[in-house]
Parts: sequence; structure tokens; C-alpha cells
Amino acid sequence: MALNKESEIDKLKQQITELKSQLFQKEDLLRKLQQEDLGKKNMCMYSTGLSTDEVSRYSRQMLVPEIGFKGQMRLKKASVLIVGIGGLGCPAALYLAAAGVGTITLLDYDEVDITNLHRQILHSEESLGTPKVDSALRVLQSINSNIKIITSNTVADSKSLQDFITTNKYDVVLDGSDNVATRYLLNDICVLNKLPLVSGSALKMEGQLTVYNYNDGPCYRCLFPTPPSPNTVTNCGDGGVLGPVPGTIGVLQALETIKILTEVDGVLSGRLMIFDASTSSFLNVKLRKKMENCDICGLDPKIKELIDYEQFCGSKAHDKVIDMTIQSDIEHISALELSNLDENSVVFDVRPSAEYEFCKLPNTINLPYTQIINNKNLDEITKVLDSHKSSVSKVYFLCRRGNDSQRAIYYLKEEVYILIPNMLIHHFPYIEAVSIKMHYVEAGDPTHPLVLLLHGFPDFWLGWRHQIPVLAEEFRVVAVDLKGFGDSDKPSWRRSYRIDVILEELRQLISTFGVSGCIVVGHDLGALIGWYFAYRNPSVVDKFVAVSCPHPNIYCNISSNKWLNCVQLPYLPEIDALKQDVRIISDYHKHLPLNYLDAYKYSFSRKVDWSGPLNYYRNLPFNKISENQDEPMEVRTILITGSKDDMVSLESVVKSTDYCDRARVKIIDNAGHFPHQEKPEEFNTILMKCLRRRKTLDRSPSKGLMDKMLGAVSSTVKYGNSVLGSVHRRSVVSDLTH
Ligand SMILES: Nc1ncnc2c1ncn2[C@@H]1O[C@H](COP(=O)(O)OP(=O)(O)OP(=O)(O)O)[C@@H](O)[C@H]1O
Ligand SMILES: [Zn+2]
Repeated sequence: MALNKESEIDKLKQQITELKSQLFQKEDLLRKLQQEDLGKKNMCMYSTGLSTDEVSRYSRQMLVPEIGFKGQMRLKKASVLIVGIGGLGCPAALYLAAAGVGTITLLDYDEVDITNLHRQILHSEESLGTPKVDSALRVLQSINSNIKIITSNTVADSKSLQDFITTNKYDVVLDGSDNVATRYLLNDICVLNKLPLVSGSALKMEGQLTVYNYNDGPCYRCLFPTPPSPNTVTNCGDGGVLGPVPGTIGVLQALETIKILTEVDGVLSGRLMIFDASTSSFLNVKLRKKMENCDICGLDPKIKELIDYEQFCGSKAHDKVIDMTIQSDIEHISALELSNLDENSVVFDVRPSAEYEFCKLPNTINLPYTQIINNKNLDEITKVLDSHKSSVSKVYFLCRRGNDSQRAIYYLKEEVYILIPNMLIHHFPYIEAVSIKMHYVEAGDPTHPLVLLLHGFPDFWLGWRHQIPVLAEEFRVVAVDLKGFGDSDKPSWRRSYRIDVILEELRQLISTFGVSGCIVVGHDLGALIGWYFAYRNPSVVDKFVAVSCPHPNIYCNISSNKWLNCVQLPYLPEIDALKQDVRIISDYHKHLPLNYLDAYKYSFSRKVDWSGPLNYYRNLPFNKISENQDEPMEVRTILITGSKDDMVSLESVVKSTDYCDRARVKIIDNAGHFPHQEKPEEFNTILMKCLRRRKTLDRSPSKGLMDKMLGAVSSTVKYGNSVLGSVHRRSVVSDLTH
């Protein structure tokens, strides 16, 4: 009976396949005949250029004043290239075809897979295993037989794409791809051929959209001059994606394309739209302007023809499995060996709990990787191992692809903290301030005056490693991980990073140490917070040291500041900052030895590690303390800066003293933006001297400082002229007052 049923199913399947193939042949024939007939269609006698059918079909959109007859004709004459007929390309193509875009080219190398069907709405169960472009063609043509659809089941690479662009005169290119190599390829080809590029992306519950190379707006390279490290890019296969998210972005890509084609104002160029599906909100952020020194669209472009993009990006032009090899000596075992492990072995499955729930192997313990690196499960690991009946001989880590399990082992083997030799650190406690947990490192005698160290961006408490042991000899030192950084809580809400919230939490944190006052030393972002804090809490702050950071009112005016530009990153906020983490971290911390660089990369390795830092910059730089220079900073202030800091000008640091009752400026020769890490000995000598010093500081910079500034002018080319001008002006003032 069972056998009969099986053969009946097989027979039916075979018949359906044959019928389908006949159907497809007939559809093809029909299409061809219709295409031939296209030009001869009944023209509407009152509407030159559109057939009667077209007038009726598009009547609802032609009634929209922005489109009208003219717009419809533009759409009809237009030619659009869509690369990637997946989550974004499907909805985009659907709306463009329905809207009557005259010629649409579909490019995709892939075949329909069952995992595509929840979001790639042009494909169906029937088309499983067939080229995506074929199933897309069938559906699009059934919706609109008036338009011409060209398809190609190939990889878009430098050669194939150039051929397409030369043969077909495109008006717009729409990026529906899912990998970095293809993004750069599409960008470059669009710049070289002067075509706008409508770019979208979607992952999990977030989507992003922008238009590149349009009306003198920036191109992808203006914003991302170098590709992210391959291992930091997450794809839908790993991160997951909710169908309507790419659906929304794809539809909006079609909308932007229609706006460009019909010359409607308000195209999303120079702006990035971020869609947060979890809160149903859209956010528009301004992007950095077109860069004069962009490699492809700048004034003197280095790239004049297409290159090998897989080589340039170090990754393939697809987003399929990317295997990581973190450690060459890592021990791997086969599935068979895994199934035969003895009872002295423990297996931790480090996949997210949701994935573990899909399916799990017996005798495994779920210990999500994200929790491991958050230090949340270290106790649990110990507990599990302790409670194991027999003695544990081996511990195995398991995940889907072998990447997170390697990362977990690496993390557990080499915790960040053991990197610091011979440092006197008491403990790594957490403090519950108001509603958040702050992680900090404490050293020195608790009865000594408290020095609070606030790190900068992108940094965490470890940035003060050279100062902690030295300060600990005379002070009680506390180096905190600011909210959103390191091991402190990382709320993702922007409102959690409002300056009043941050200051209140800081005040509470200080009071938990049982002291009424302290010295605050801040670097970069930490110093920016320090300025606000000292201004508002003069009774709590005995002295304030601002390292590499001008007064906030000056900071507000520095439009070319790299920190602010960082917030303007596209594919921002967090996802792409994360993709770029290796680059950003290595760029900022060129002075660090390799093992420390690794520690930093850990600390900024996840999306959540970027939400806080970026939110600070979204809120802080736009808060002026007080316009009124008659309300100066009461707290004694020491400004320390490197003579070669390319992010903070000497001029801005000197000008900051205008806002202070008592201020002193110290310059560390040949140091950049991280003087406390680059020149620790000189920095420590200056810092200790300033912190010990009791007498009142003068308001004006000293003569020695002027000389140093003049000497530094040649090395701070960017601000050279303004520094020089300011030095002359200030010299006159000092001469008069001395
Ligand atoms: N260089 C390229 N040439 C042609 N098609 C490309 C190229 N790069 C990416 N694509 C296509 O872009 C589409 C992107 O679709 P999407 O992001 O929804 O993911 P997917 O690859 O279909 O599925 P998943 O990521 O879940 O495996 C895919 O169909 C892919 O084949
Ligand atoms: Zn550019």
C-alpha cells in the first residue's frame, strides 16, 4: 500500500514537471510575440506615446501631479539595471515593472532556495532550484507584459557588468546584492559611467537606504574608502532577517528609482534613511559630503577603470559561508568523534538560545557566545565543570559554522585583563549607579584622594594602563568603563546618553566611593563629559584635567572633527561601525602593540559595543555649555594635548582657556591624539606635577607655550594658518598684560 502511494506521488510529480515545462514554453512564446507587438500596440489617439492600455493601466499614478503624463513617458523610456534578485531586488523589481519602467535588466547568479521564500516574493515553491532571474521574469511579465525584461543568470563582475552597461543605456542602477565586493563594483561602475546608484541593505530588524553618486552627492567610496574586514560582516544567513524589512527597503529603492527617473525632487542623496522595524521608526541622517580626495569620484581619482573587487575586499562576491581561522593550533573534531565522546567530556553549544531551540544535540549545554564575551557566563562554566560527576578531561565548543566556537575559545583562553603585567589592581567590581551597572578598575590606597579616570573614544579603562600604577602610588585611582563601553551596561537607547543622564550617573558613582570630591581626568570623549561635569559640579570636582579635548563650546564649532564625522557613517549606525571595527580601531590606535590592539578589537567586536559610543556623539557635540564667557569654569583646569594631534588643534585648546577662571595648557611634543598612551612617561610626569601642585594656575598661556605653538605650526598644517593668526593675536594680549 505504502509502495503504491509512493509511486503514485512520483508519477504525479513527473506529470506536473512535464506540464510545467510545456507551460513555460508557451509563456515564452507568448512573451516573444507580445514583445514584437509592443511597438504596434493601439496608440491612444489623445496621448502620444502611450497605448490605450497603458493610459488605463497607469492612470492612477499618472494622476499624481509629480508624475503626470510626462513622468510616465520618462518611465517608459527608462532603462534600469537591478543586481541581485533577492530580498531587496524582488520587491524593487516588482514595483518598477508594475510602474511601467520600459526596460528592466535583472542580474543574479543564484538559484531559488527554500530559505529565500519567506522574503524573496517573486520566487515560489515551483521555482525551487531554478535560476532566480527566470522565476522573477515569469512573475514580472505576468504583471506587466508591456515592458521589456532582460535577464542574465551570471555573476556581476567587472567584465560582465561593463558589457551590460555598454550594450544597454541605463539610467539608474539598483543594488540588491548582499556583499561588499559587489557594492564596491557597482559603486565604481556607476561613478565611471555617471549613473546614480540606489543602494539598500537589510539585516535582522534593521534596514538602510541611500542614493550614491547623484547630483554631486557622495559615492560609496567617499564614505567607505576601504572595505571592512571580511570577518566582521554579518549576512542574512548568520544574522537572520525578517521578510518585511528587506520588503520595505526594496520598495523604497523602487520609489527612489522612480523619483530619479521622473526627476521628482527630494531624492535620498547625501542622506541615509535608517528603518528600525522593532520600533517602527524611520530616521534620516545626513551623510558626509562627497570627498575631494575620493579614490574614484574625487578631483584627482586614482581609480580610472574597474579593478578586481574580490581581491580588493579580500572576500567573495557572495555572502555564503566565510570560514574563519582564528588560531592555527585550534583542535577540531569530526561529527563522528563528537558523537563518541566519553563521559569526561563537556560540550558547550555557543549558538544563540533561539538557534539552540531549533535543534540541539543531546548532552550539550547551551552557553551563547554573546553572553560569554559579556563575562556573564564565566561563573556558569565553572559551576558546570565543578558539578560534573566525573572529572572533566576535555571541554568542547560547538556552533553552526565553527566561527563563534573558535572565538569563544580564544576569548576564554586569553581574557583581556591578563594582558597587563605587574599592575596593582584590587578588583574588577561593578557598581549599581542609579539604574545602570558600571564596571571599573581600582588601584591605590582607598584613604588617598580619589582620581577618576574617564576614557575616550574608541577606548575603555585599559586606555589608562600606563597611568594607573603611577597614580596609585599617591592617589586612589578609579578607571571606569563609561556607560556603553567595555564591561559597563550598554543600553541602546539614545536617550540613555543624554548629557544630564550621564552626569547624574557619574555623580552617583562618585558618591558610592564615600568621598565628597575628586580629581577628574578625562581623555577625548571622557574629557568632554568631564567639562560638563566640572562646570555643573564645582563642589565635587577638585581639579579637572582635559586630555586632547577642547572646551565643548569650541568643540561644537569644529565641523571637520573626525569624531563627528564618525557618527555620519553610512550604514550606520551600529552595523557598519561594527563592520568597520577593525579599521576604526586600528586607525585610531596606531600606537598600540598588537596584543593590545586585539584587546581593543574584543572590546568593540559586537554591534552592542557601538550603540553607546555612537549615541554619545549623536547627543553630546551639540550641547554648548554656556554662550556667556562671563560664567567661566570655576574648577582648576589643566589641558593636555599632543603637538601632533590631527583631531584637535592647538588653537582650540588654547582658546578653551578663555572659558576658565584658572587654566593651564601643557603640550606633549610629538604626541598625537593619545598622548597618555603614546608618550606615557612624559605624560605621567606632567600629570603628577599638575595634580600635586596646589598654587593657583594662571589664566594666560605662558611664553614657553607660545614658542611651542609656533614651533608646532609647521607640523599642524591643517590648522596652520589659523593657529599662527591666533598666536599673534594672543601674543599681543599677553604682552599687554605682562
Ligand atoms: N555579484 C553578484 N552578481 C549577481 N548576483 C549577485 C551578486 N552578488 C549578490 N547577488 C545576488 O543578490 C541576492 C541577494 O539576496 P539576499 O540578500 O536576499 O540573500 P540570498 O543570498 O538570496 O540569501 P541568503 O543570504 O539567505 O543565503 C542574491 O540572490 C545573490 O545571488
Ligand atoms: Zn566618492
